[in-house]
Amino acid sequence: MRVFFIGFGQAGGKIVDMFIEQDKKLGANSFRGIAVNTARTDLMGLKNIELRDRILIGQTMVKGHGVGTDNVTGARVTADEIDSIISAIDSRGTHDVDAFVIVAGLGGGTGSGGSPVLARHLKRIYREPVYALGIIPAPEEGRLYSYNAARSLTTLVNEADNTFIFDNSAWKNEGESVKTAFQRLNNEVVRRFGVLFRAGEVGRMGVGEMVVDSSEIINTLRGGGITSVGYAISEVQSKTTKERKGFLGGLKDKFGAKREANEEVLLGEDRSAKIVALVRRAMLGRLTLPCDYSTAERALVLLAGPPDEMDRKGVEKAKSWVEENIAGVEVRGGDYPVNSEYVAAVVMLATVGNAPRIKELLDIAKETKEDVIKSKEKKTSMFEEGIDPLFE
Ligand SMILES: Nc1nc2c(ncn2[C@@H]2O[C@H](COP(=O)(O)OP(=O)(O)OP(=O)(O)O)[C@@H](O)[C@H]2O)c(=O)[nH]1
Repeated sequence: MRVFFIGFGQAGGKIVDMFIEQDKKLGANSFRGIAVNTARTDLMGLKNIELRDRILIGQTMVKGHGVGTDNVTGARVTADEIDSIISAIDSRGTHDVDAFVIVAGLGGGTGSGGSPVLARHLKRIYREPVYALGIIPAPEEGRLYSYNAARSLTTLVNEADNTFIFDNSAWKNEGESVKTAFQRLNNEVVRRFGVLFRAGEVGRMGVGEMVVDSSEIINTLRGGGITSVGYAISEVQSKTTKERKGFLGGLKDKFGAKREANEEVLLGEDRSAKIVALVRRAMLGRLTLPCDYSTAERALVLLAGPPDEMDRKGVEKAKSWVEENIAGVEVRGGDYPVNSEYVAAVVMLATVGNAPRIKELLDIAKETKEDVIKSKEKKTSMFEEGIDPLFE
């Protein structure tokens, strides 16, 4: 799938920068990306997005200093400067793009407010689907972040064709602060969505046994709403293992991630059963948004790994297992070969009906709104009565 990423705000910019880094390393050329921000320093910190593709907006209003977690200003600035954002996207070339993906932290100001505005305009202008990948804040970040995220998400689900969610609080470790976890969390995001969004692209290793075309991803996402993604990997144990480097394993090595406890060694025989087990682990393990998977309306099962580890029967069985476990009956799937020491399974659970974290976020937002109204009513001032100001 050819994806045009727009990283909006600080989190969005950093994550898109990593998608582009991954793409460059693989020599894949599947991803294109720009970063949009109201803060100059955030844009300067990027490494892989070309300078001309880093778009600073809102200069007259916030002078390059960001919108300070005010997403209403983020939305306003974006609406005011939508033409320059669209022309930057156009100048990068869109004729061969399969989808747009806007990436943003929904708890802040710029990305949170700007993403729904951009989604609306992209949808108006282009025929290709527009997705969002929204990072939701951990409750410990404070009520303002949850309130922002709830407002942004409520708007996004009506503007974007589908919204993938990554929940910071589900991914940070016990006792770890969200901020120190960012690099690791971003790596988790890019690993999962990199495998998913690269599906259907013909790599150096040729095409898969059961090719997943970008239209299968698009059809799976057609119902809108929010989507969660599961992921699991298995190390390949074969004589050629040592010679394999690259995509899945390479990324893992690069970020020095420890081998996950539940990884298993895939031994050539009984591949089909092992693929089913891998897909089960992907769906039953930690999802990007923890949710009740049985409420998903559609799903996509994707396997990526060395060609001799792929197995048509295994993919079929895994699809049936997923179908038995979700609400809907539409389950698509397939595989694609990559040069790697790992086999990766991705399960995309589309249009999820029940996710406790989203409910919690919306509840916090409702309470916050009520409290803001109450505190405005209660507000007292020492300078209310008696003396008239010089002018009104
Ligand atoms: N996963 C992840 N989350 C991040 C990262 N940076 C910020 N966040 C989260 O994103 C939210 C804040 O969004 P930012 O992207 O920093 O804000 P912004 O869009 O730049 O908006 P302003 O700074 O207010 O102008 C918070 O909930 C943070 O926890 C990151 O690198 N990775």
